[in-house]
Amino acid sequence: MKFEVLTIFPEVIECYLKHGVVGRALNKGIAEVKVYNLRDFTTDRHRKVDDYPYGGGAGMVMQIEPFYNALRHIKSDGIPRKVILLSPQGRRFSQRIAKEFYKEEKTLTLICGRYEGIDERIKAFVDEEISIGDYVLSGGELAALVIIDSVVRLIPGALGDELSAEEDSFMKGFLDYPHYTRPEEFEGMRVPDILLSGDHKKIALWRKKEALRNTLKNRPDLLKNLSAEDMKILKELCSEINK
Ligand SMILES: NC(=O)c1ccc(N[C@@H]2CC[C@@H](O)C2)nc1
Repeated sequence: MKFEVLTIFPEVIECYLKHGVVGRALNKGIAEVKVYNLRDFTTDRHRKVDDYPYGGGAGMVMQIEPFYNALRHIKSDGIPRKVILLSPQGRRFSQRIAKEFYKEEKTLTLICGRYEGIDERIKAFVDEEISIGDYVLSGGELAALVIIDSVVRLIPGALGDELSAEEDSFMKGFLDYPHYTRPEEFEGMRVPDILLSGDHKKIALWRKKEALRNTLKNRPDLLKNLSAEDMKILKELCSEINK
């Protein structure tokens, strides 16, 4: 899986790519991220990327040319890619969209704006606009990293052997179950006995039940298309809660 990022702050992207799951995946060569500094695609000696807005108003607008020059340079290899603009106006990103991007196997070219935004004519070169949530950020870089991180985790081998993206409970559409590690007791709070039992079948059942409990409590909207088994556990849970 290949990613390309267009930004005026390449360091912001590069420093995140040095660590953890994404860092290891890049070192293993199962993913590749190329970061392009928009200022390298300017033509004036001040490497200007922004200008005053037509129509007046506060703030600056990013000029189209550096983006256009960068995209023309990148696209000259003729490889199919999906050009994504990060903005609050975009389609809401989700695990489902991460899977969609992964399955499409196209290079994802992520356009990160700053200031008040990018000249509207950028839309002529964008395939899709994506938002990671209903809030305004100072730049598209964090949103680009969210997409990179969530898609890289789906690549086989990215999470190491013992883990898998399928295990991510969000993959199954529920919230996660509680996690514990040593010490067995901390400030009077004990680890649930079931987790010390070594009975893997019972532990799996407990984890599913707790994932359903968390989902029922915090995101009941995710409780749809339940399997018969999950419905049975949910019913047990509800009767316990209503005791
Ligand atoms: N919710 C989001 O995904 C999101 C994306 C980008 C963003 N800010 C940039 C800065 C200027 C403009 O290009 C857009 N804010 C929020």
